[in-house]
Amino acid sequence: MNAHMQHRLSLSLYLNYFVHGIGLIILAQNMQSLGQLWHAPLATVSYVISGVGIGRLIAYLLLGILSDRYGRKNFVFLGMICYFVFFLGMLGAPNIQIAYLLAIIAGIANSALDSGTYTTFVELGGKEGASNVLIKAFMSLGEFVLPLFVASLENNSLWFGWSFILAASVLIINFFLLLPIKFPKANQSKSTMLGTLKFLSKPRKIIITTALALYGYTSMALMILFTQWITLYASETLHMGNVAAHFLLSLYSIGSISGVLIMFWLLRRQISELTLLVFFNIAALISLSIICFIHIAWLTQLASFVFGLTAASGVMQVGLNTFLKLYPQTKGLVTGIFFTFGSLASFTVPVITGWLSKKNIAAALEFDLLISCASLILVVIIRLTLGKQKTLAGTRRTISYIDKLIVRLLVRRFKAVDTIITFKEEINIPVLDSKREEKVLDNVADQCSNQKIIPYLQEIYMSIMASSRKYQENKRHNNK
Ligand SMILES: O=C(O)C(=O)C[C@]1(C(=O)O)C=C[C@@H](O)C=C1
Repeated sequence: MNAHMQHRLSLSLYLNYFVHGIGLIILAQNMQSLGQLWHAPLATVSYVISGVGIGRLIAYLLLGILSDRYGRKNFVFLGMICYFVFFLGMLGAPNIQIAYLLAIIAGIANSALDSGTYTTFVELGGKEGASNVLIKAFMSLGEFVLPLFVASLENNSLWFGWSFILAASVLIINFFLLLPIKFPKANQSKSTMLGTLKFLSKPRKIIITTALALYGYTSMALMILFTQWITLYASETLHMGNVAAHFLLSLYSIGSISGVLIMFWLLRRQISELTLLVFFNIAALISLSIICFIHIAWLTQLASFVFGLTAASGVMQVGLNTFLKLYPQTKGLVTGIFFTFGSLASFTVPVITGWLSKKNIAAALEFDLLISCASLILVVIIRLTLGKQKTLAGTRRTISYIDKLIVRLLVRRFKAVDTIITFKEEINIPVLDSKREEKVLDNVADQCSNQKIIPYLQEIYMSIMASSRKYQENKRHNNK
């Protein structure tokens, strides 16, 4: 696949996630208009929204497995078609039952897109980790643009349905853009962690796999809980005004988009994914603690921004990347498992926190602290169990660093040889000293802890000493 096609493919895949970002909140953003359309109260519209979660839950695993078998492209298209049906169908849904079915289809759309896209980015190779994180940026962009669009429709007394038509139109255009493009071969194992799994014992494998799946839950729960409760928490517990309370969520969103860009930048610099996960999760925990325990308005604002920057920076996608690299042969299945846990979070968090909020709203938000701690513990476990990730580029960085040290030492060695040559000139003895060279080679053998590489090291030393002799001869010659 040439670079131009690869770019086109990436762009179309991202465009889908812009639409998906819109899909995520379009029902919530139009609850009143939809209620009127279906002659139903708000509570019923809210119940329809839960259908999206059901759709995800039933579809993720199945579609993931199928995408390993039948190719990623089919599932990207399935996702686009399902979303298209959802957007247009919602405007014509005659009753709540059909609307609920359409919501389930939106959930299926989400699962199909994910099982076709995250896998494809890994299979495209290159800086795949960074690409998957950028998906989050396009989602956030959709979530950012839609409320503005809905508000401007409202302000101009235009039909609310235009936002649904907008999303459907982007899908049609993207459908034709994507149609001629070939996808990379599924489940090729390029850019995996070289043999990491082979070196892992069975218990370690089980620990990492469990921790990664659970991280699918906690990383999702961390974000959902915050976005659900922060506004109410700010107005009821912190006694902020209405605008200030809503503003916290905007700060979180701006933080999120900035965070994704920072994460993208760091990943392209080949910084270890797991190290980043640990640091981002520490920062998320600190900022959440500030929001929960230090009630100073500007600090709460700053902390909301930082929380978005860290908890919603694509850490979930980074977790999935690690998971995918561990199981390169079944990427679709892995994506399905990871996001099934994510869907469980979007299901259970509203229930648990709804119950907690009966006591007080602060208790609901404090539950996020617990989730944040769990997330941090999980990424630390993954980091420690997996050790340092081995990648081709990373290993080459290590070699470059070692070479830097070796060159420094060789410079010192040649300086010592400089001194030797002055002695040899004074007492007039030849450059070659075979006895000494034998001794040097013996020393090398004594100091080398790995028997197998002794002959290779001795060969290197013979070459070093040959150069050393040449250097001395030249120097002698020049001094004459
Ligand atoms: O020890 C010496 O006499 C040196 O000149 C240094 C050195 C070396 O590079 O180690 C180089 C040439 C000799 O044949 C033996 C050793």
